[in-house]
Amino acid sequence: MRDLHKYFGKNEVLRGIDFAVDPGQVVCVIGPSGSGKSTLLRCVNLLEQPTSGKVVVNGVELTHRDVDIDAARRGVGMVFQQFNLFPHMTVLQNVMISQRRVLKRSKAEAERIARENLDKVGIGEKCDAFPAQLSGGQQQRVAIARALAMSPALMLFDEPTSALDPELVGDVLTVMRKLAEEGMTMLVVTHEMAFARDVADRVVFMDGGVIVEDGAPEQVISAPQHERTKTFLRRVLDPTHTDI
Ligand SMILES: Nc1ncnc2c1ncn2[C@@H]1O[C@H](COP(=O)(O)OP(=O)(O)OP(=O)(O)O)[C@@H](O)[C@H]1O
Repeated sequence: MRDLHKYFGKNEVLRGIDFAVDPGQVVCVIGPSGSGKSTLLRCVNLLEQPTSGKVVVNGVELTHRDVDIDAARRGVGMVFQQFNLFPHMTVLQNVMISQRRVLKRSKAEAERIARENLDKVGIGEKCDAFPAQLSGGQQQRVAIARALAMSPALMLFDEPTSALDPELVGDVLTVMRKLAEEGMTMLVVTHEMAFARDVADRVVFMDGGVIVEDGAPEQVISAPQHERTKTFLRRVLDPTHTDI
């Protein structure tokens, strides 16, 4: 993205964001609440329309007025904090529906790809369950399988473990770690510092709608240069602070 600005009314939430994710890279975005992390992620697939600036995904400028947004979005999978599964559909149906409607895959092919991805996230035996019968961690893994089934070139994760009970966080992070190892390009907004430190190729620290620091995890997390990054990290790495 190039010189991206986003206003909500008079509130300038993104103030000139410049950054790129290379194919195969895992980039984690960290920062305090309200710093613009989710808005940044949502601008990547135009769930939010940037006020100005350019978003380029897979060589296609999504912000260009002649671009077919729906077609361009197909290459970008998104996983939300709140799973967003259809409650009245089984797990298998949830993972098949967009493949059928958007990609026009045959029923047999959509089912094969759904089962393959559900197996991959370790939940193949739950195909016939409804979301309410699953734990939050299992629901989130279904949401990941659903996004993967669309064969995306880029996966966006918006605080994928924030709504989970602590004991379920590890299962979801393990799946994400596996995807990273397989070479999936990933942009992840997270408060999970251990994940960012161990898995990310780059960590981006945002504050007040700007990128304050962008570099390798050992640089940004272990040896931050900016006072704002240091203050934030002191807070998140100290469990007695909860105001993030
Ligand atoms: N749809 C919206 N309409 C108006 N203001 C919004 C909207 N979405 C976000 N904002 C505002 O934009 C700012 C940045 O929000 P954003 O959700 O991007 O931050 P964040 O860093 O992801 O925070 P958190 O970690 O709490 O999710 C906040 O001040 C928020 O209130």
